[in-house]
Amino acid sequence: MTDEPAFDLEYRPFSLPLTTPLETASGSIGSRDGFLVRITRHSDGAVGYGEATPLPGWTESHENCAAALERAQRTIRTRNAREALAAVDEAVAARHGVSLALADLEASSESTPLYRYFSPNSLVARVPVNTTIGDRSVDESVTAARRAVDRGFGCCKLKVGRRSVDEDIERVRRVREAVGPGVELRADANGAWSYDEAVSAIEAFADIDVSIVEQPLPAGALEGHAELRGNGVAIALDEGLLEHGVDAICEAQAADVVAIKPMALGGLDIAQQVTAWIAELDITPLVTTTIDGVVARTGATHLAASIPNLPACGLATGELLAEDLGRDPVLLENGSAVVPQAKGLGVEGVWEE
Ligand SMILES: O=C(O)CCC(=O)c1ccccc1C(=O)O
Ligand SMILES: [Mg+2]
Repeated sequence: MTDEPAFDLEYRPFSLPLTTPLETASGSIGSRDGFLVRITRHSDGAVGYGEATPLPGWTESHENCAAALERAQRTIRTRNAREALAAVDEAVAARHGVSLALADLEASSESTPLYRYFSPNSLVARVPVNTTIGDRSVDESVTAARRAVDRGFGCCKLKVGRRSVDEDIERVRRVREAVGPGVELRADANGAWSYDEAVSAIEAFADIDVSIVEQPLPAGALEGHAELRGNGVAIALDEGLLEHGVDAICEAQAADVVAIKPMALGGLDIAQQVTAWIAELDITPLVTTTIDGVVARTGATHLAASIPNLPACGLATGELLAEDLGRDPVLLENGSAVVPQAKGLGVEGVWEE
């Protein structure tokens, strides 16, 4: 006798334009195109939501994501949830979508907020977040930083690396002058610099009190990043994590900080394991989105809430979108994301809208 399949999985495409394209050293992000995932349990009609939002260079392509979701759908309809997760294979964004929908469903049926499903018995009200400022002109960067600080942000992350190092130093200096000494400033070069450029940038950034520089060198460079450490600005790897994994980074002593992107790692469950391992190795994790819709963003916020003592995280990216999948359950207040305490993700009405 064969067991009746326990779940159904549906998915639909979406396209979310940004209000202004996010300019980075590795390209411009103008819209986020992905799939909303809904998993339904036949026995009681319980549902969970997930989001698969591929980003070229970070995940599988849009096309491969759709193909992986198709395989997951076929597998969950004929087999079971575990095999459906396996059927997405290497497609990290698709795996993110399927695993998030399952986790939302499970946590909701247990009447537990998602972060407590990952970290039972914890109670977390808020997680600190940074604002994300694209690589634009000095004036635009200063205006964006001022506006964020006026709205309560205590940390601004500036994208850098599209112009000369001297111009970036000047730009970051002008932002520092505008926001004053009390605001944390970070820079993210998305792998744009040569070693010598990174050395000059870091020397000046130390002076301007930039706390972290993310991915100054290309993803392949581990030794170079190791050598950049200890000069007054913490070195964070982001692309480098996907390229090398935690153990190689630790072995090469290549990072003070590692950025965790659940969409690029294949889901919150995997991101949780990676984060726990990073923290165990005395590297500081921070959680960031890939500029996702409200479902994935809220998932990343729950992940951040499940990890103690995180620095400001790159979760305030909903502000960059001109449209979203539904109402945002995560309020931003005084530089922190207020963690939803409703069951599951706490995202409502996304399938209907
Ligand atoms: O960390 C943040 O502030 C937001 C996320 C972010 O910067 C980002 C968004 C999409 C793709 C890459 C990156 C990145 O951190 O490099
Ligand atoms: Mg980065």
